[in-house]
Amino acid sequence: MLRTQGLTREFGGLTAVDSVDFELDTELCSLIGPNGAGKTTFFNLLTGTLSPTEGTVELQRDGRWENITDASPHETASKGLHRSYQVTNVFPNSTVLENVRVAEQAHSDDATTFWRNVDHYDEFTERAHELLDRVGLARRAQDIASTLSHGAKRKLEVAIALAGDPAVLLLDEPNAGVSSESVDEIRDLIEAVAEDYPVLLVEHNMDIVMGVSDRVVVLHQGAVIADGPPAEVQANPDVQSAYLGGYEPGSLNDESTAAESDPDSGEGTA
Ligand SMILES: Nc1ncnc2c1ncn2[C@@H]1O[C@H](COP(=O)(O)OP(=O)(O)OP(=O)(O)O)[C@@H](O)[C@H]1O
Repeated sequence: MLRTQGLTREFGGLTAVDSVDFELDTELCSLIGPNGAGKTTFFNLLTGTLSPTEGTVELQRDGRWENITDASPHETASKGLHRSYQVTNVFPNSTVLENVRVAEQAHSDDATTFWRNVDHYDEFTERAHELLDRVGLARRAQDIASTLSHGAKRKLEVAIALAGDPAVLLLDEPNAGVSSESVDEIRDLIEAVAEDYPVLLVEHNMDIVMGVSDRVVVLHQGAVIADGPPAEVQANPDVQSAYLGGYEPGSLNDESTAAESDPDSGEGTA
């Protein structure tokens, strides 16, 4: 689905991502590592936000591999690599429904033909409702996006990413800023979208990572130090000393999940 070979990014004398060979299959794979390990830089290299110093990024769609190393973020998205959160544009003054409908329309092959879009308006609207239902926001469809809680905004960002019919979904800290009460909803959402799309997840909440992932890849100082099923990675002594020292399932102490008040969005995920 997605693969990198020798992917490297240097900033001056610092190698932020160091010769990473990685391949994502039809699975939910989490990328973890301590602060500064290179996770965000790796995502930025995948999406074209940053250019690599060396190495390649390839995306598979309809059985065909395409080299997207030098593609812009817009190009990588149009080729099917969608990232929630950091590059998603939520229009704050539009309704929740309108945000998803516009994303549908932008993705449509007919996007350049205004009148045909008018013909398809009902179709886009219907599909937008389906996606909102899927992420647990059906009842918020007519609300203005800026009024959503952090947790509900994360859901909207995922719905917008799904509107692009992704080949691969990159989920970038979907729990950032989300209150502890909404963490289970976001976890359910991650699991729900992973049923239909290959997902690469960056997430600091280890209960979520260890609970939902098929596979966990650990970055340390830009390099992959472990790659395998959650239980195996969790037991890896190198990972314990580099990152997971002291982590026990259920002993959640991630600051991002308790950072802000996040009134319940009122719905679970589909
Ligand atoms: N634009 C930049 N210029 C110089 N150094 C950078 C730049 N972006 C990242 N770095 C450095 O590259 C390294 C990797 O950073 P990166 O943000 O990718 O790590 P991370 O694993 O995402 O960390 P966190 O979990 O804190 O988000 C860090 O040492 C960081 O200071």
